[in-house]
Amino acid sequence: MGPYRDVDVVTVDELTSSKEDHIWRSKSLLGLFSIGDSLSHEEHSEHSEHCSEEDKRASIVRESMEVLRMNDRGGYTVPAEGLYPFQWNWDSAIVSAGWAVFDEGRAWEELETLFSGQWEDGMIASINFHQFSNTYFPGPEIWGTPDNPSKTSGITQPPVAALAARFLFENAPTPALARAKIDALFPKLLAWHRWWYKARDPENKGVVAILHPWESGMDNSPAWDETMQFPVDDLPPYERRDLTHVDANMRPTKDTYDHYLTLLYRFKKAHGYDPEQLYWISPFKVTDLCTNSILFRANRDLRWLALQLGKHEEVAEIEKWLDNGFEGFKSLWDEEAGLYKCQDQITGKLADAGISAAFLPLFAGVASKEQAAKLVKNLERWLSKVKYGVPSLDPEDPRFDQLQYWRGPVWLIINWMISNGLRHYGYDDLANRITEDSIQLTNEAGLREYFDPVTGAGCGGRQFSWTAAMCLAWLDRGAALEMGHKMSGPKKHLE
Ligand SMILES: O=C(O)[C@@H](CO)O[C@H]1O[C@H](CO)[C@@H](O)[C@H](O)[C@H]1O
Repeated sequence: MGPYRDVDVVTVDELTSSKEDHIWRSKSLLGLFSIGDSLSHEEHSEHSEHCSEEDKRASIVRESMEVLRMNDRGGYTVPAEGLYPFQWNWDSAIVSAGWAVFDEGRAWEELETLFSGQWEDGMIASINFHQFSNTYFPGPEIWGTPDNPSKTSGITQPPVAALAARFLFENAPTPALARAKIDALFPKLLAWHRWWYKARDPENKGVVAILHPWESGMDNSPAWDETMQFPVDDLPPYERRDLTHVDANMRPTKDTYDHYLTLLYRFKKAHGYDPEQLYWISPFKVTDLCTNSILFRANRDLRWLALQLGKHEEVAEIEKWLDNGFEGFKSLWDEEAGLYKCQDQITGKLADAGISAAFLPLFAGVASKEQAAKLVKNLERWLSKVKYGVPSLDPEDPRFDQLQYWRGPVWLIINWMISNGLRHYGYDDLANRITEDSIQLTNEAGLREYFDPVTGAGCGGRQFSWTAAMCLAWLDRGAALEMGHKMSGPKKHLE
């Protein structure tokens, strides 16, 4: 038993709701995406003074469903037409929860297709290349992973899949189908989590390393500014495609891309993406808060699934990861700043930037009540400086840029995770502020990739799948279920 199980940690005494899942289960029985985070449809009706707001949300729900259908490429969903034409890892896991609200079979299929690209060693790559497209760089021809042609990228992304699998399983209108699906998926999820520890924590720190900023999903974060100072290699000439879809002032610079590609080519050329070597040779090796918080939370959900399936040995294995993870997180706490920080594993230094992932240990359930109180103080300060939360960087950081990728703007998926975490720790008012901001942003700017925290303007890609999924599974879950119900006839109501 890890010491955190009987000390003053919110996960233990406040998230407990059932005997079999006594440690890790979340407060609500509804599962992750809906844990008291959204006002139900009825609450919306009661609280909404303006009918037009309700009509607006109904049209956003319709549009969200249309966006998922439009971005559906047959078994998987692209994040956005043109800009991201393949299957991305954490996008797809989040998107499966959106599908689940109105098409149960399609939701499972999203995860199955994602896992169809699983490497022999267990890794799920950041991108699956199912069909040819020349609208994105770097594509399969550049990655050149051992498969020929390259079926996936050679690196990974935050492990959201177990969270999504639990959500689908726990809220399944057809339990028998869900049981069959989860029986098949569980060993694959477990293999991926095992891969994380074997490939990315061979030194038993309890927390895992990422070896490329793309692995964090927060690619251009100032948290990587110092760790990306390594010299770039001579690179073959290349042509970026992102700038044909999105303004250059919203995207990473050429210098940043040179660093991204230096890592890619080093991983490919010298080591054929062999994870056992990559960990030791990468000039970029960071303990990322986003990845580790999601992994910790995903381990809780994987443990819950293991309990449902009666897999007791696996439960013990996962609990060990949780125990070690709890210890590992301690090295990421900056007491003076009252924030969690990413850590350079090469120098041991904590990153100087306060980023939105600093609040994700609340989502993981790994912060103590005292740490949570300090995080909340910081978050309140951040929110007092912008109109819409949560900015991806402390607005008082001189590097704050309201439009630049992961250097200021708001992402809905991060808002969901932060508000979900806040609720677990009893900060409902603050969670409501974030939910309300997210509703306003989508009301005003639609289903954009991300949003300007100062003006509320939409940025990056349009008709973006994970933003649509967040409306369906989080912000408008009640209305979406009702609409889905009308479309497909009676099925078990999830709330
Ligand atoms: O910018 C890019 O080319 C890719 C690189 O993986 O990254 C962005 O788009 C992905 C697809 O939506 C997201 O998964 C990432 O979080 C986001 O940063």
